[in-house]
Amino acid sequence: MPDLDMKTRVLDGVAIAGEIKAEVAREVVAAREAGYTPGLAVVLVGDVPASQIYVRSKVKTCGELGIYSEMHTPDASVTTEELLELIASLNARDEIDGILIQLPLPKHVDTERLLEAVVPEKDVDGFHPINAGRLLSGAPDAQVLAPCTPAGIMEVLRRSDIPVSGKRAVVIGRSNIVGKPIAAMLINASATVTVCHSRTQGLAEIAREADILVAAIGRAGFVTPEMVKPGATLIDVGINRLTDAAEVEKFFPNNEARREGFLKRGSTVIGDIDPAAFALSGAYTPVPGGVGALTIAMLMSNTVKAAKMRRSGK
Ligand SMILES: Nc1nc2c(c(=O)[nH]1)N[C@@H](CN(C=O)c1ccc(C(=O)N[C@@H](CCC(=O)O)C(=O)O)cc1)CN2
Repeated sequence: MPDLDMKTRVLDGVAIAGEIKAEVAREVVAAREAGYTPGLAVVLVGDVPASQIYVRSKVKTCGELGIYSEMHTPDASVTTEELLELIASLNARDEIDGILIQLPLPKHVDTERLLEAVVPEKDVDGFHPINAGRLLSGAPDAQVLAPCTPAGIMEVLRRSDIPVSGKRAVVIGRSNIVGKPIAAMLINASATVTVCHSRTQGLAEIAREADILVAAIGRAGFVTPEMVKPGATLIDVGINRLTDAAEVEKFFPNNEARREGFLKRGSTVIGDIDPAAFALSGAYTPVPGGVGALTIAMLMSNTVKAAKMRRSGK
């Protein structure tokens, strides 16, 4: 029987990101006192509007925290070879501690080759196979550059005192950016983890076993109330844009604020979890304002970590 008196906690990603950024700012002060300024190079290819927004936000946050940053914005027609030359030059510069290649890249660019061209010690996105391998092998946190969104999820759980050890976690989604790394992190934190995806049979039944359910499948409202164990922690990684008024009404019935926002902007954002499922949960990350907010904070944290690790030879 569900506990009808159970209170649902909203896990405020913006507040947690604020705490992390304040900690990073203090570390930057310490780095400067020690004689160096952590530096991030951001590579943005072409003119994808969402990527432009994310990159602008990354550069702005660097400025706020005292991290040096520079942007490289080759045209969408750039070749893989030209990008490899750019990465090689950034790899070689001492004042650059982190290199970030904003994804997605244009179709003609060889994304794998580029991600592997970043030297692992400057791979602040944690996408290089060496860093993925370190994460998988359970190397200590302080020695791993881990992908930012999953690292942010672990911070949300830790800072919200949500126990992970011994719990059942289900991850829906198997991307290299979120699904696989968050599964590895949850295993490293001693959870029992199941990874589901679009071909999983009996997904609802598996999801209902989860104490911690991570939805990262990229489908609006995919996780319905029937898939949720009452009291579970729901982590919503999806960012999907609804542009159809009927869909907005379906997912946000009688929600005046959503309706108004939708009419003003012509769209509204929803995660991979149907908001109706949140009421059943013990705690959940909202969209927007949940996990997404952590991505940039963890990038800042990784940049300072990379700067420290490189200088200490780790
Ligand atoms: N090189 C990388 N590319 C991409 C990454 C990444 O981590 N590294 N992740 C995403 C995009 N991304 C950062 O780059 C990112 C996504 C979402 C947010 C965020 O703050 N989301 C808000 C909602 C925003 C909205 O309303 O659209 C939230 O969830 O509250 C920040 C960064 C793909 N590419």
